[in-house]
Amino acid sequence: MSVLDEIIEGVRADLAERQARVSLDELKERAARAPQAKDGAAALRGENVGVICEVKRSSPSKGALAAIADPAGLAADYEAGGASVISVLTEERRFGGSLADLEAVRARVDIPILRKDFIVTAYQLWEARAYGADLVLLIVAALEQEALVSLIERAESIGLTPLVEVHDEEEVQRAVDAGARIIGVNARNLKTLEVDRGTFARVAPEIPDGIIKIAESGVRGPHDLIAYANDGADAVLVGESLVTGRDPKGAVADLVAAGAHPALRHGRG
Ligand SMILES: O=C(O)c1ccccc1NCC(=O)[C@H](O)[C@H](O)COP(=O)(O)O
Repeated sequence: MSVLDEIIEGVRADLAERQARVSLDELKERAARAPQAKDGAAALRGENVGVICEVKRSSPSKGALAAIADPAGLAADYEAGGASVISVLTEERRFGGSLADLEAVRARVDIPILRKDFIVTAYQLWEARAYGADLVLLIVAALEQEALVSLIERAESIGLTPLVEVHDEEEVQRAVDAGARIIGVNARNLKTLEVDRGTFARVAPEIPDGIIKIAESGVRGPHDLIAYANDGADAVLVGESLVTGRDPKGAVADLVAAGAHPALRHGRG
């Protein structure tokens, strides 16, 4: 069984418990009371290279990264540093996240929030909206094509912006066929968990113009953002280097300043 299969097995077990506790109707009522969803695509389509900053306690590849007692405080630091979007990992078993983190972050920041999880059912989309997310991650490798199409449509119909994650050229084609408007290329191989920063340069040329391109994983500082931007990234998604550093707000500000460099505007389509 691959790491992704193992993660999804746990996600499905936790999901079944939540579904037994909270009905879909209750979730929908809660979603109706949530603040209106913010435009996730607009936040990532700016002139500058955007920075999506992640609240990430632990990971299958590295184990414990940071305790993050106050996820909302960390998110507020990211926002103050100039982040475009906050990514909140809500998967519990391997990443130490929760919907409570999402709710706390929503109460504190005004910029769009991505629910980063392993979404396999529409119920999780309603959870995302009910707890204040504006964007959701949909991982092509985790979904049959029919499910991918249906989750993209359902997400959009309830006001969520899907960020569709791919790892290779074949998955780009599936994402495009399914109607993705934002595609994230993850440099982390989900079988080996190795990060190969060259993945974006190989895969991104297959993404048609007009689709927002996100480079995910492996950003250690401004030099990696610049390299991804030169290969066509409209934004980068950063977790580990921010949560393990001493000054998350300063680190985000450095990335944002690099992403605002006028020279990068010429390198992006
Ligand atoms: O981070 C992992 O080990 C991991 C393993 C299996 C599936 C997903 C995983 N990470 C999720 C992410 O995509 C990253 O958290 C995100 O791109 C940020 O990456 P990084 O800056 O390298 O922490």
